[in-house]
Amino acid sequence: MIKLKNIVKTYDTPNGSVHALKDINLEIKRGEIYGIIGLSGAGKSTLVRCINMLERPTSGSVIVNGKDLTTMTESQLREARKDIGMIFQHFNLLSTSTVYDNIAFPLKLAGKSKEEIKAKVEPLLKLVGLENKAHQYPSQLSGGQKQRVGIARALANDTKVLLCDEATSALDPQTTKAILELIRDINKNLQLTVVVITHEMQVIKDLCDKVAVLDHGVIAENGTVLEIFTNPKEPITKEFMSVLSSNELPAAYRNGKVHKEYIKDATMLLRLTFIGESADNPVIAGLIRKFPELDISILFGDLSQIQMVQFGRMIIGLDGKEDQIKDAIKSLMEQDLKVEVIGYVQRRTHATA
Ligand SMILES: Nc1ncnc2c1ncn2[C@@H]1O[C@H](COP(=O)(O)OP(=O)(O)OP(=O)(O)O)[C@@H](O)[C@H]1O
Repeated sequence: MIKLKNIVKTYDTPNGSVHALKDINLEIKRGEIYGIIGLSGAGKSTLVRCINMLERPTSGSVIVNGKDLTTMTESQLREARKDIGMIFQHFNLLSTSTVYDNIAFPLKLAGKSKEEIKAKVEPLLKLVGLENKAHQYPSQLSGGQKQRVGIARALANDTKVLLCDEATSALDPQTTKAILELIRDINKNLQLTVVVITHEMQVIKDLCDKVAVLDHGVIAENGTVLEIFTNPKEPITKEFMSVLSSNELPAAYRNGKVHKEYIKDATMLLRLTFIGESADNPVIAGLIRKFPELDISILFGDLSQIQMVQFGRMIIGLDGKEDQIKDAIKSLMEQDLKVEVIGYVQRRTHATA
């Protein structure tokens, strides 16, 4: 559905050239929800704006629905852009127009009649759950309702691709969840291809099928969300993952120096990742039975689903003799789960607030 081939975008500024995108290659299939995650300045907005040619790439081609947008004239581009809707962090609604007129706006631009507009806008209002708000103005709506208007407007031209540029970054967690659910439903029901730009791994986890990690204008790694979450390879990806799990450890273990080598009276921390059926295995019970002299404590546990596959994460602490700890790790590694040694941490008995 979307093919980005060798996309380069360089901005020439008075202070020199900024290489925002350096040879990006990406393929997004029809009906996929594809996340692009990166830190501030990584090039996310530039990349998403290249997909609808709000930014013209310096070189490379952008192919959407089989058509190369980079070779089009302005009028061909205006036509092709009808297939591509976009929603924004700050909604970008017309403040002096009602909800109805905001959604009708792209249809008016396309020269549709009043009747045609009504036939489109009314079902869209229903789709986003705003039937009762048609005659209100954006200032009378909550953030989540404003984004619903943004979504309905983006879909008005029978859009095939929806671009979401930090679409939930201005919303509270509960509203974010509802908007992500709405996008998922629309994706399923309308077979819409969705590109999601975000700096939050949680959004990727809750919404996307695939993800590309953008770092300084290049794709550091990409794959299915399950692959990337269960086996992140690049340091930047691991950094994003650690933000998700930064509060995993109890306070007494946080901020302590992590030693790679055994130290006496310290706790060995292990991160265990269970995927699929292995999430149901009584791994810890087995470990306690096998190593009764070890002190085994569960410091963090979380079970969720990614793309309908069970995904469990756990941090355990092992206290005991070095050779027994090593045997326990070996025994865990022989099982159907991923074992990551965090290191030895001295528990802070007098944790400060
Ligand atoms: N119009 C522009 N002129 C000059 N430089 C630009 C322009 N737009 C973006 N840049 C630069 O290109 C790089 C990528 O910016 P971009 O906005 O795409 O990143 P981003 O990942 O979306 O960041 P953020 O999350 O902060 O918006 C940055 O160094 C930015 O300063």
